[in-house]
Amino acid sequence: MNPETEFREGLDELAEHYTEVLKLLGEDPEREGLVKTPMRVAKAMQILTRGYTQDAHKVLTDALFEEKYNQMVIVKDIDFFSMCEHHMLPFYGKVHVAYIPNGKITGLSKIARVVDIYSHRLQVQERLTQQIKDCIQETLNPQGVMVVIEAKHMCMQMRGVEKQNSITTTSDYSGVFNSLNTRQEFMSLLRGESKRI
Ligand SMILES: Nc1nc2c(ncn2[C@@H]2O[C@H](COP(=O)(O)OP(=O)(O)OP(=O)(O)O)[C@@H](O)[C@H]2O)c(=O)[nH]1
Ligand SMILES: [Zn+2]
Repeated sequence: MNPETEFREGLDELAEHYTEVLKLLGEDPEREGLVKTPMRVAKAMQILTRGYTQDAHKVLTDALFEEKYNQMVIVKDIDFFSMCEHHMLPFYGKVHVAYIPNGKITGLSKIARVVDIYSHRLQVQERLTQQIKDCIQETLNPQGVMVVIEAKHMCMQMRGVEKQNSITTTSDYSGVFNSLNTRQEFMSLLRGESKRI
């Protein structure tokens, strides 16, 4: 695929704005190292927000398979990067997803693709967690789904309160995960040693 075709309308205008941003930050946008920077940043920002043009529900509905498996499916340690909507700085970490099917399963990679779509938007961690959970619940109609996200926020590391090591954990769940036992099964499988494989 030609990477140039991935970019959306408004790219040139976005780059022009970044030229102004560089000036306002006290830089000289004409100097050699910065000449291409506005367009580079515009492209980077379009990539980091590409999720606005992608349909996470469709990703799952296009890959549904009937299967009589009735136990927990866990996809853990899905790496993600997103940007907080308050400062437009990255937050990043891992997403863990569990669901118990109800006649239908989906391709495992599709769960990671859903994470990718919602994380490539301006987010707060809580909403990201909820949107992933809702998308899986609404498309697969499983017996239940649970999503846990562990993340570090650069707006808390590089500026503001400047805490380098704090990790924020969020979770959301539906259906059978309302039962403490089911949540505990997920959490204990999450803590299991996956480094062995
Ligand atoms: N709940 C939640 N808060 C977030 C997330 N990402 C960033 N924040 C917080 O959003 C808040 C915005 O608060 P404000 O007081 O409006 O902004 P601020 O003055 O820049 O805040 P400080 O970061 O404390 O300097 C901060 O407390 C951030 O830590 C997130 O994903 N979820
Ligand atoms: Zn922030």
